[in-house]
Amino acid sequence: MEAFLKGRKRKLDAASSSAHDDEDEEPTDVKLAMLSSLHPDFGQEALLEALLAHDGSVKAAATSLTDAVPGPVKRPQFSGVVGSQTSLKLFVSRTIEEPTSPKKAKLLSKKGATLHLYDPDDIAEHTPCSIVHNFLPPDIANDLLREMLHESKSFEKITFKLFDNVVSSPHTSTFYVETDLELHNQKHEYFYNGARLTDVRKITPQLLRVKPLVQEGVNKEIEKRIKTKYPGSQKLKFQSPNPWKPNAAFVNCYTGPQENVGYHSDQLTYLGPRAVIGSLSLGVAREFRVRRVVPKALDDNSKENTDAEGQIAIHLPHNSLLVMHAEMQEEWKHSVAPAQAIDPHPIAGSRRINITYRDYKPSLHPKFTPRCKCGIPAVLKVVQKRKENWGKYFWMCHRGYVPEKENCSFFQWADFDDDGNPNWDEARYRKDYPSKDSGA
Ligand SMILES: O=C(O)CCC(=O)C(=O)O
Ligand SMILES: [Fe+2]
Repeated sequence: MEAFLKGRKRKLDAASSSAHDDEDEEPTDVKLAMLSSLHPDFGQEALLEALLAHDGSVKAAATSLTDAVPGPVKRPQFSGVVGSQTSLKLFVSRTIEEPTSPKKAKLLSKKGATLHLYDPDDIAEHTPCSIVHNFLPPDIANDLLREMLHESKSFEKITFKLFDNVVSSPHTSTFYVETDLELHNQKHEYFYNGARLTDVRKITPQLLRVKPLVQEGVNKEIEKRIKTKYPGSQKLKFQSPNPWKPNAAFVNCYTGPQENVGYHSDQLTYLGPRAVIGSLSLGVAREFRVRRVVPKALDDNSKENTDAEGQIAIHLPHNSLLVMHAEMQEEWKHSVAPAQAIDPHPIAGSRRINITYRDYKPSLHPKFTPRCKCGIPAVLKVVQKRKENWGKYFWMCHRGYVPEKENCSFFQWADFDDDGNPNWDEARYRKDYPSKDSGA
């Protein structure tokens, strides 16, 4: 949902230029909308493939499509959403010195190619995610699915204006919080890229019932991840040492195979650095794609390394919990690809419900975070695509990401302690927020 609110990047002052990505940082949704307006005869899947094949360049993708005939897209490997386990032996090379060390496994997924993963061990090994299949007791999953299918009848697409066209998000969504106070705050204090959310709802009985199960499941996965995958079995720098405690849920509904969400990283503005997100899938199985963002040097003008490792597709069946771990949002992008076909679900028909439980940090409430010169809370970003300053956090004007709007060029490096608490002027704290680590 919030991903789609991102628009086009505008030029910023020189001081901040090394923090920012170049023009190919346009969100995939926007690129697809542009490409679609140039080639209306092609489906979303074909346009997406063309974009991927041309390193995200709208111009190159558009040129390549000029001579192409619209029709079913030739997929490099495994088409369709639902399939069987791909053997990783086809893709993985191990070093000769340590032939059995999984840590040394290196994917051979090539730029433009898609590696499909189904097995939880493979997913944990090769992506920043872990997955738990058949996560909820079946009745609880089905009750939640029924409730969300009912709710989703009144979900809406997010729309924004791009040049002379109104473009809408390729799926519907809404946002749930737990208390009346949070509901009020979300409507009147929080901003999402300069705009207020109009549809914020109070958490439903089934969402609330499932929350503690998701909380427990995600915390188990975090512990396992730290123990088995992180250097020295220590949490990452800037990752919170506190247990993950969700207090909000974004719910997306994808009706039919074409509804999707383009490549993006989730906004860290209210979640803070190294955020963990618990993502529950219900109904039709779809494909979740991830690709690592490969940083390049300022003086490197090659177009070659933006997607050097190709993309990995994770199969998300009904009742699966995907945990996006602390390394995900800063270093990877994710999407839900349009599908050529789907297997209808007995309860959901052609629909897929996705619930991302999120842990909003009180210390990043918009009453504390910096405001840009437009007077609106700034957005928190991380240097992702530049080797210079890679991994550094910064606050910037939300308008850098809103189509057609000039931004005020506000830029400020963000300062966090090792546990991800903001280190800003004590003056910024109000009386009602006694200490910077008072809660999560
Ligand atoms: O539908 C999904 O699995 C992912 C949705 C997503 O990425 C988002 O809401 O930010
Ligand atoms: Fe996302």
